[in-house]
Amino acid sequence: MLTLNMPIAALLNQWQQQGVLTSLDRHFAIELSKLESQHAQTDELNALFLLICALLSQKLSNQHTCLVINSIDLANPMGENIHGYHADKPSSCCQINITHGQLLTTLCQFDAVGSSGDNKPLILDLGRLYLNKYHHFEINVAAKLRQLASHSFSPDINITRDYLTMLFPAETTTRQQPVLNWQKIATATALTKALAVITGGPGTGKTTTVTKLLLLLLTQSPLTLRLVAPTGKAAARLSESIKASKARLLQQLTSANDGSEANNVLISALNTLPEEASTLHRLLGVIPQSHQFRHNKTNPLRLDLLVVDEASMVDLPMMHKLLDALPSHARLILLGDQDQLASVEAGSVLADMCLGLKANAQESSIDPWFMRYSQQQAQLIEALTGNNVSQYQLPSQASNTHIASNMTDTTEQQLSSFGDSLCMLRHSHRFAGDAGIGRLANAVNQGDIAAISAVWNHGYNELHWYEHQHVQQQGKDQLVDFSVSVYRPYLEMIQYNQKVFTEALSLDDNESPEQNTAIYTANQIIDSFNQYRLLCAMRSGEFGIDGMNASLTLGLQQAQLINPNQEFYLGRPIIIQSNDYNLGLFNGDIGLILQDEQQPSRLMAHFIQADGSLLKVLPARLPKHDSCYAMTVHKSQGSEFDTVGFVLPQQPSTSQWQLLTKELVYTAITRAKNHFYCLGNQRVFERACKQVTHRSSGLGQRLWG
Ligand SMILES: Nc1ncnc2c1ncn2[C@@H]1O[C@H](COP(=O)(O)OP(=O)(O)OP(=O)(O)O)[C@@H](O)[C@H]1O
Repeated sequence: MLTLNMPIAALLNQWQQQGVLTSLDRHFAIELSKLESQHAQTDELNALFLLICALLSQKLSNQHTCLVINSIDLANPMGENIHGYHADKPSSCCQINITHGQLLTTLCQFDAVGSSGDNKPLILDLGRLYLNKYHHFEINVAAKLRQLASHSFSPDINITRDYLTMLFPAETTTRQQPVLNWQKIATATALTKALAVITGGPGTGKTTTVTKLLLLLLTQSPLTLRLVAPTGKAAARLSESIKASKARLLQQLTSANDGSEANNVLISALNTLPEEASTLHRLLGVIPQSHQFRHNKTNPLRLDLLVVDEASMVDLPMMHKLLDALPSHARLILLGDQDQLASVEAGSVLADMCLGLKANAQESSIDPWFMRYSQQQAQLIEALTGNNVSQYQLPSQASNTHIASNMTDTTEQQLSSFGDSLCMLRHSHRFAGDAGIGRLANAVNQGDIAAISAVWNHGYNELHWYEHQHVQQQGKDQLVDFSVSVYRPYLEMIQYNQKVFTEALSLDDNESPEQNTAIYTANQIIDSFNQYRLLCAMRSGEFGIDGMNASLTLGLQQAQLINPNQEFYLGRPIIIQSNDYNLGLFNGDIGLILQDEQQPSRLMAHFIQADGSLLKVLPARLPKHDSCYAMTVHKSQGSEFDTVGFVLPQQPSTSQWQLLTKELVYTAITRAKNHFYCLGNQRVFERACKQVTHRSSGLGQRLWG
């Protein structure tokens, strides 16, 4: 059954030394394997069980939610030689000598392994091995999402069509073929379903669309609706986007005002549309020192409709808690970009929800995505929008029946209805069609190396490349110099304030200041700081956030913009690394050390909260934090900057290669609104773009088959 060239415990140590298992993985696997009654099994079976626990543990620490048994490489289960570019010689000391089918059967014989519904520590279901809690989350999330997706609404066709026509005036096009208005289709889709997923890349109009959608829903009946996002920064951005979108819509409706009742109804509904967004944590009600929230199944949220932006950042446990707390009558609208990095914690919920939209070869050779509407939904969309989406219609429900037969708790109707809740927006209105950032993001997203080279070689103004130099540090030095120049404005604002405060202090009570003593507000300084961010693919090393923060601190000091002679110096940017519910600070929050306006001799950490208000905290009270001239791409999700610098490692180590993925590069590029600077080398950039993240999960199959 197993070939091992040393005892399994020694192998675990070796794998830890090679970096394919972390020390935590190894300990977790050992503890997990103790759940099996060892005395009842042979040594070989015990060794197999420990090996499987180690594989599961490795998967969980890489944010997968399960171990797919069929995907285990039986000849080299731990994948010793496949992770690194500079791989060590394979040691080939571990092989499983049974088939995947036999392995599944063998696993069923372990006492610690149960099947769906069993109260066992490990659950084997759909050919996947789960920790019981992740299986429970996945089953619950799939059931709730399917239930929501199967809940339909029938808006009045004539009235809704007229409103949709007013909100989405016909677009002028020079093309022969009528162009589908995906924003209008997405709105119609969401009007008819209790679950709506509106996905698309940056600037494709998700917020614009949801604003129009909410407006239409408000014309139908009064609603208690809430807007949320996973982080404070993302919530603040959502608020800003909704405000901007409302203003544009008001202008559109006012200028098109024909005095009709419909127009007036829309304008007055627009005034009632809330703009404030909060974080998911705040919505659910944090209980200090607890993983539970105040709102849950027994104390559901008091709302009729919930909009969740940046849904790609929502992990499986959080989605489970959110869906549990959603009242049964409520609608749920998820907005996000399924191509971005998956959530920091386990799972890839949004990507799994969009899994069924992956086009097959016959459907499209250029567009990787394809809608899947039922015949009934396609007809309804056409009636409401005048857009014919029959080419995106499911050929027949029979195509899904092989899946349904594998899934006893899934009805065919639920499967087919899931695609009816989804819509993908394709056209970015943020980047002009010929703009470099949009082009580069698209090429990276497609993993199209030739297109990526063509974009870089084109010489777009908004794209800048710094090459890593092997001998000299020229590339890095150039990026540091550039970063110093773009951080200069916020630091000069701080220096100006400091001068004004000092002058004011030096005046006698009777003297009045000669010059204008107006100072820059904390909000203005933080806004200026947020124009630029240096993003790193890695945490550690010279080209990770540790190294780049150190280089930038030195560069800024040499430019006499900062004086880092103490831990909390004026102008130091801080990123919070753990939640502090009492202070109201959360992992990923970013603030600046500034003089307190009320008491300038005192330095305070200043943070802008989701509602736009300023939070001031004594530096000594800050929870775990770090400097943040440079931050990881992961932490930048949900944020956007005018200019982004992106740093790839020069010679990635074995474990670093695993983290360099297409999604990481795409997320870094799409954080930039106007300029993208990259420090790297072609080999690393291209190889990262070819590496696609795949998170093992059963959610996609439970939703789509
Ligand atoms: N149909 C449209 N025609 C012209 N401009 C549009 C259209 N839809 C959206 N826009 C513009 O594109 C920009 C981005 O729109 P919006 O903020 O709705 O996109 P988004 O997908 O929510 O972006 P983000 O990536 O920030 O989440 C806005 O300036 C908006 O005015």
